[in-house]
Amino acid sequence: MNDKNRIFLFDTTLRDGEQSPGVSLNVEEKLEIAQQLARLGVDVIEAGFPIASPGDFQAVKTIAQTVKGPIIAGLARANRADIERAWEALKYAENPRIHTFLATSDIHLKYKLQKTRSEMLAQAVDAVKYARQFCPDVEFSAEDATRSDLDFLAEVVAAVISAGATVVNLPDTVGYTVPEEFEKFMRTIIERIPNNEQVIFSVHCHDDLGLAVANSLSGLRAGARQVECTVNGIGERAGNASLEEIIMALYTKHAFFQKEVNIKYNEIYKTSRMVSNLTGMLIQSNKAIVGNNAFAHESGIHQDGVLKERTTYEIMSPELVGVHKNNLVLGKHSGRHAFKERLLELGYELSEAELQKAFALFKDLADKKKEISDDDIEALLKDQGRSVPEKFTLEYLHISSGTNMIPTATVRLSIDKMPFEAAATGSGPMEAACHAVDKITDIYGRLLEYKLHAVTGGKDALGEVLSKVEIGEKIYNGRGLSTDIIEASVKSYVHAINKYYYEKQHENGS
Ligand SMILES: CC(=O)SCCNC(=O)CCNC(=O)[C@H](O)C(C)(C)COP(=O)(O)OP(=O)(O)OC[C@H]1O[C@@H](n2cnc3c(N)ncnc32)[C@H](O)[C@@H]1OP(=O)(O)O
Ligand SMILES: CC(C)C(=O)C(=O)O
Repeated sequence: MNDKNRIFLFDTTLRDGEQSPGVSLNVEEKLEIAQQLARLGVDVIEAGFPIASPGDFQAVKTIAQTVKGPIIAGLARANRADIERAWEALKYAENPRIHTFLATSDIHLKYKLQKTRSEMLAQAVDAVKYARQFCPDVEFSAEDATRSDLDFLAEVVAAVISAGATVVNLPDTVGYTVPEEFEKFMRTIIERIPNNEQVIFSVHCHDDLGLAVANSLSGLRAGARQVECTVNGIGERAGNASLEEIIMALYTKHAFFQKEVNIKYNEIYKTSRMVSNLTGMLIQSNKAIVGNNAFAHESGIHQDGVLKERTTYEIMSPELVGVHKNNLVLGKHSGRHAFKERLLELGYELSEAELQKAFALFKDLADKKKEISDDDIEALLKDQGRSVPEKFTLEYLHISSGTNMIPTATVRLSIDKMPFEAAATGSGPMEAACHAVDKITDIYGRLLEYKLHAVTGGKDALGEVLSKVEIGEKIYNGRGLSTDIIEASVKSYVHAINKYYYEKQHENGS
């Protein structure tokens, strides 16, 4: 492989992706995603912004200690306290990287930083030099690069390289550029830097105009060798460039781009679902590569074409990205062998104990539902793999509700295997059930947001409920799954309560 054409994938799902409004991941969830990103084969995992909170510090540290293979990066503003905190968390990594940034545009300098250009330049150089005292790999990002004065930006880039930056990132922070313009911009800066091969140029594009992926690809054509992106394109405001779209554009249009990435393509779908599940950010059905409709054909002429020759209407094969084509029908009469076989095909290798548990859940579901699809199985596994231990488990739920009556819920939870029951009323069945849960747990949550969708098709579909529950000053994402939507809703509420409880136990060191 010609090394100049090797593209480094910098995944920032755990940092910029977590900046999506309403998303907050705990340490275990971040670690689970980081491990999956390592399996996918990304080159760099930006694990967080260590000075942002004790939780983010702990997440970066845990990932640095645990995840082997990719470079582990942490973000730091261009000041010594941020850099020291980042290093404290990153120093355990096999390959650590400090990522420091400072804005270069006049708008940011004047209004946000209230600094002159020369003060900015000196601060950037100082930050990079300071970071290099700790870490051999230092990335500098010129925030809002695309709205910066080109001559000044080139001066900053040259100065931070002389100060020791190994990677220089030129972000389109507010998603303002368009592909041709961005390609020219990147080319101009790269060409102005003497010995530009000594450093890796990087792009980081936001999706405010829906152009993040197109702009990132243009940046790569101009000579950038690192691309920063997130799974499902999540991130601040309209999000970042989507990792899976970039990967598949480079793969499908290889003859055009002639760039190489080192990725396990068949891990893409699983990674996408995991991130959606843990962040609570649903994937729109028509989302490229990973949406439910991405490989579905609805109209007769298309179906006819695909049946005769798949490539008439498919430019990628679903199997390549890990979307499995379902042939073997699993249902209530299926046994462990068929179930295990399907799990392996879906990329899940479970221990014997996990398999037993998953099989029991599968049989329960098969009693309620005629056919079990791959989506059902994935949903069951996600449900089983709840990221925190279950202190409270929903055992029984009875709702009485209707026109002209006060909705009432009776709930039984098991706490350490002991049953506890309570009844409560509310303005609706869900509120009544939540009040009953609160009475039992003595934890009082406020349901802020609530999304229901069918994970699988048909009248007996599995419903997935993703909820955001405010407890104290924090918001917890909950997830629940059932063929009964009220049960799924209450499960998601209990899941959020479990997360809160787990966090409190950890804070108290018990
Ligand atoms: C483009 C991006 O995505 S950048 C990353 C954005 N991500 C985040 O902000 C998430 C995490 N952030 C946080 O938790 C908090 O903002 C913290 C902990 C970093 C800082 O919190 P606070 O100290 O309370 O400051 P606050 O966020 O209100 O303001 C930011 C301060 O940093 C300064 N600042 C902003 N960017 C930089 C930078 N790159 N280098 C140095 N200082 C910076 C601002 O000028 C402001 O300084 P001031 O207090 O002297 O006016
Ligand atoms: C910190 C930088 C890379 C950033 O997130 C942005 O500019 O959008």
